[in-house]
Amino acid sequence: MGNPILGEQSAARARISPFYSSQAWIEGRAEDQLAQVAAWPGMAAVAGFPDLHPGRFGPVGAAFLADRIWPQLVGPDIGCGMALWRLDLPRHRLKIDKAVRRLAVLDRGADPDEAASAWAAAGLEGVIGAEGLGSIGGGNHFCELQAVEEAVPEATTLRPGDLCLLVHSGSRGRGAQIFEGLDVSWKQGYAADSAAGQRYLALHDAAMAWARLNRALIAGLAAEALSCAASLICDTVHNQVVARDGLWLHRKGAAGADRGLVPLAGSRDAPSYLMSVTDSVPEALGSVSHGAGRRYDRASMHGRVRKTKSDLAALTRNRFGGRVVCEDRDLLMEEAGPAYKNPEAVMRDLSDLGLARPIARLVPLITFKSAGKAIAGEAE
Ligand SMILES: Nc1nc2c(ncn2[C@@H]2O[C@H](COP(=O)(O)O)[C@@H](O)[C@H]2O)c(=O)[nH]1
Ligand SMILES: [Mn+2]
Repeated sequence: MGNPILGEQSAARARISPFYSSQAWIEGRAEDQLAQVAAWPGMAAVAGFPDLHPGRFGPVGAAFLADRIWPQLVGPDIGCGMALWRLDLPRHRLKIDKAVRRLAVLDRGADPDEAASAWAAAGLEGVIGAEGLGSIGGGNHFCELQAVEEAVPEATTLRPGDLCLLVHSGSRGRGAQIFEGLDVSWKQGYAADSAAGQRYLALHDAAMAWARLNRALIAGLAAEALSCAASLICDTVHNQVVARDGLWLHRKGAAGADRGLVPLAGSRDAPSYLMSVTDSVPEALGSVSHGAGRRYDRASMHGRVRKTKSDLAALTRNRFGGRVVCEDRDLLMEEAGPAYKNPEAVMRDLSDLGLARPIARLVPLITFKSAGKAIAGEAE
């Protein structure tokens, strides 16, 4: 399938459990990748979710249980996640244009001294550095102001009209550096008790902490800019490896289903959901979708989007009367709403298959993207 990174195949293939309906938009290439990874040595089980799409090192929107650690199944953006925060700002007090101007502070990122002391408090400064903490990054990372449109009163304290922040970011250049600096034996997978495996796990855990702090600093900056307080609803990671049942569970673009709540990001032009999730379906490997998933790759979006000045200006508005702040023309096209699958269809599949139920539906009011370019591999 033309992916030089994919490892050697073994005779046996692990069980693959697809969690999507026959109507789901799933590329054949993504299913080929799923099958190929299922045949890697030591692979015990594989699950694919309705946001499944092809990735650089293997499919995205999937979970893999193996007897060893495969760093390529976590990818370079170790610890990437979605954090949902509730703001104590009522919607009627929000002035979108003013908020857009105020959120421009996100482009500068967190104060380096404050970021360094927050990182020092985490006790991991000797493992990886604090530089870059509190910045969104490129690619499909974002800080989005959302309004709750619908909520299930018995399941959440969120109410229609509440404002939230959804922050999607990861370990930025740190994760990419860790990935590039790995001992070459990673291509065959690491035994967890090997020196290389132990070193990877230590760096992975530091990158996870870095990414989580990054999301918190971004939310703090945004809340300060909007003169309100933010309280965390949930922060779920979707690129990680964790121990499970004596084996190693890799999540690539899949969130953990063991913490009760998970955001399902839609797109800048579609709703997102807060889901109540359950780890009661063993074949799902304690995992669930975290987004709608890519429908069209970045390169092909350039051919799908018209490029007149007014077409590009239209891409900075969404159908909910909201705004997209993105100075990078390429990113504006590559991340346009049609680049992603329909989140309602993804949500329906997860619900029908007993993995999650929607408890709130949120629409984007301001999607703030970095003006900068992605670090290679950062946003997969
Ligand atoms: N609410 C928004 N969701 C978005 C936006 N851009 C992308 N997305 C969704 O996020 C996930 C991220 O996927 P990952 O594999 O890179 O972690 C993606 O599947 C989209 O559904 C946005 O601007 N706003
Ligand atoms: Mn991500």
